[in-house]
Amino acid sequence: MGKAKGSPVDDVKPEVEEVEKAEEVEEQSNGGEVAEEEEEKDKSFEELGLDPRLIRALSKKGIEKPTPIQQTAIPYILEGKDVVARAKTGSGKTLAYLLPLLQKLFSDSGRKKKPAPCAFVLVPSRELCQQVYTEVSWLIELCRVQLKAVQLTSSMPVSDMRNALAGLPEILVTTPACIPKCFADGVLDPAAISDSLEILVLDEADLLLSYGYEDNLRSVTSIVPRRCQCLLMSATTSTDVEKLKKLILHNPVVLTLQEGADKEEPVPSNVQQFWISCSAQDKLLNILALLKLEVVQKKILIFINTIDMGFKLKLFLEKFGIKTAILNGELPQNSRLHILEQFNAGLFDYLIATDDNNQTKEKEEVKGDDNKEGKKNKRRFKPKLDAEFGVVRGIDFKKVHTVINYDMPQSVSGYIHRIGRTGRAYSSGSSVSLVSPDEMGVFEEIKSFLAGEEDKDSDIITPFPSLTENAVESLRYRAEDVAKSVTKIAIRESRAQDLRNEIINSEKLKSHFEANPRDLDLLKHDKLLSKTAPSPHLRDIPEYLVDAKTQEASKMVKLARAAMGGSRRTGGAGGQKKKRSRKGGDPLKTFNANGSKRGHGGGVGQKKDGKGSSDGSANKKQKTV
Ligand SMILES: Nc1ncnc2c1ncn2[C@@H]1O[C@H](COP(=O)(O)OP(=O)(O)OP(=O)(O)O)[C@@H](O)[C@H]1O
Repeated sequence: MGKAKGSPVDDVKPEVEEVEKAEEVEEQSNGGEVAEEEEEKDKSFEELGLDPRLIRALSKKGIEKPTPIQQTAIPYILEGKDVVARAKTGSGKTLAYLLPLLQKLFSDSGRKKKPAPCAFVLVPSRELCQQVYTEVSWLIELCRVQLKAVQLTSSMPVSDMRNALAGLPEILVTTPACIPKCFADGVLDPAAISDSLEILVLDEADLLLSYGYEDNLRSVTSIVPRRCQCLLMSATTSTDVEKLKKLILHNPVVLTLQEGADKEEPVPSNVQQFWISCSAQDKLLNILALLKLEVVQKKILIFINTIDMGFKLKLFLEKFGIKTAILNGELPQNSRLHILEQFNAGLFDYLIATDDNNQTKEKEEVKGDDNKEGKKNKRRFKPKLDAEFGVVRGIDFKKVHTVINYDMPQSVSGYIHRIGRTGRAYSSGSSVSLVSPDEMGVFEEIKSFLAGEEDKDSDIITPFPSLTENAVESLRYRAEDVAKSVTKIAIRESRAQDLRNEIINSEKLKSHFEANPRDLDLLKHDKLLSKTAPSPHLRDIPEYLVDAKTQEASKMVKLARAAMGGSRRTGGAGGQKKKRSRKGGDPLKTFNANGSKRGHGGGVGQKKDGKGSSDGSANKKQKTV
């Protein structure tokens, strides 16, 4: 969500650098419309023609100014155009379509209800379904209009689906897989949809096909009436987006948000990207050093590629008194939502997440195929991964300061989506990738993609500066000793236990969420966090073991944290010093932080003078839009 009123973001002074405008129509598609170049001036929500009720609602949520993609897309959508909008992660695409969508429905509110929803928002995962539903619900509530939104997912019992649709909602948020299921169960009537449907949104369009929804989407498109306005939102370009564009849209306006003067920057440049070279075996040691010596800023999202690795890491870190929670596609949906909400609410600082389902499934299968132990595990747990699970893509994790790639993602787009979980809204963040020799291939691919064709030598992902080899080595003995104690059996048991607990919880959570959708306090996920006290020699690392440079870096991170009011504060995020001044920094707006060369002795997540800069509070050079 946006900042509260009077947040540091509102105080920052305009910087000399110009905000790059969202570039107007990039290309003409199938005879699509070409927009006129507009003069480069930031527009307010009023100037975009938004209804005052929406503007008031946004203001109550502390959202005062439209982001570039919102400035560009909203007028076209209000005009009734089909739109393809591509803008980087965290740039505010959800409101870019929800605001005009709601405004269009405002004029119908109060009229006779239609037999089927007139707006469909299709997203690739349940997590996103929940997120978009929450967003649209608060807007409706704050605008006090007679509109109703519901969310449906494939796992819902038919009776629940019927109940949800009984109130004749105008807006349906769902996944593509759910719609054919609704047809088959007689919950939705294709003919009624053809009559009612006015707006169809495909959110995270770059992922819809990769999640295997092509057939589902075809069955939806066959009933989409010609008059229906179609919107396609995406963070990256891909052949899938092109395919969808041809499948569903009519002469769309294609908007590409280009923030750099001449090249696209898929990762917000207010995210500092680092890497550490280490062997696969030394990854545990390195992540221990990062977390235990506190040289990276909390909250921290750690990505691993397999569920077992997640549990191994969790058990390993627990022995050092570092408590983590786990999020993966094996957990029941209610538990996942609860963990996400708790993490977003700041109830814990470290979350270990697997990538989206496809990747995890592949890995688990590969592992099971050539590993008897793996096969045994699979039989025992029968892990059923949720086909609609998607942690990485599009989920708006709140105030994540650091993303750690414990395992490297398998593709460039995987990397972009992972890193996009930090540096969202007006915050800044950093990422640290642990790269083993086996992963150098994909790492090089990512680096050259980020650097772009003309700028191959530019160093976008730089060596992590705040951890010396000595500091890492000082922990080696302890790390190796503890790693040995985290056996396959311990991992298997922990995973099975976790799953059992969550299945039991899930039922309680279900009724709880129904009764109190916003209440987070019924069930704490304490069981995810071990109650076994770590032994003191592992919990407390003696100061003499850590060299002066790393100690200094850690001190800086703590100072920055204190300046932000600690991680549990609901206010600012960030606290990073920018690596270099660049146009097109913030995904929501361009800003130019006051950054000199980073890294000498200072920890990641603070200014060189030691004063923390919380997402703009100390960063007086941030540009206001
Ligand atoms: N105009 C605005 N001002 C301040 N905050 C905003 C504004 N618009 C959106 N936000 C906030 O920015 C965050 C990111 O928005 P959103 O999730 O829509 O990004 P996105 O572009 O869809 O990212 P992704 O591609 O990862 O899904 C959200 O917390 C949202 O509430």
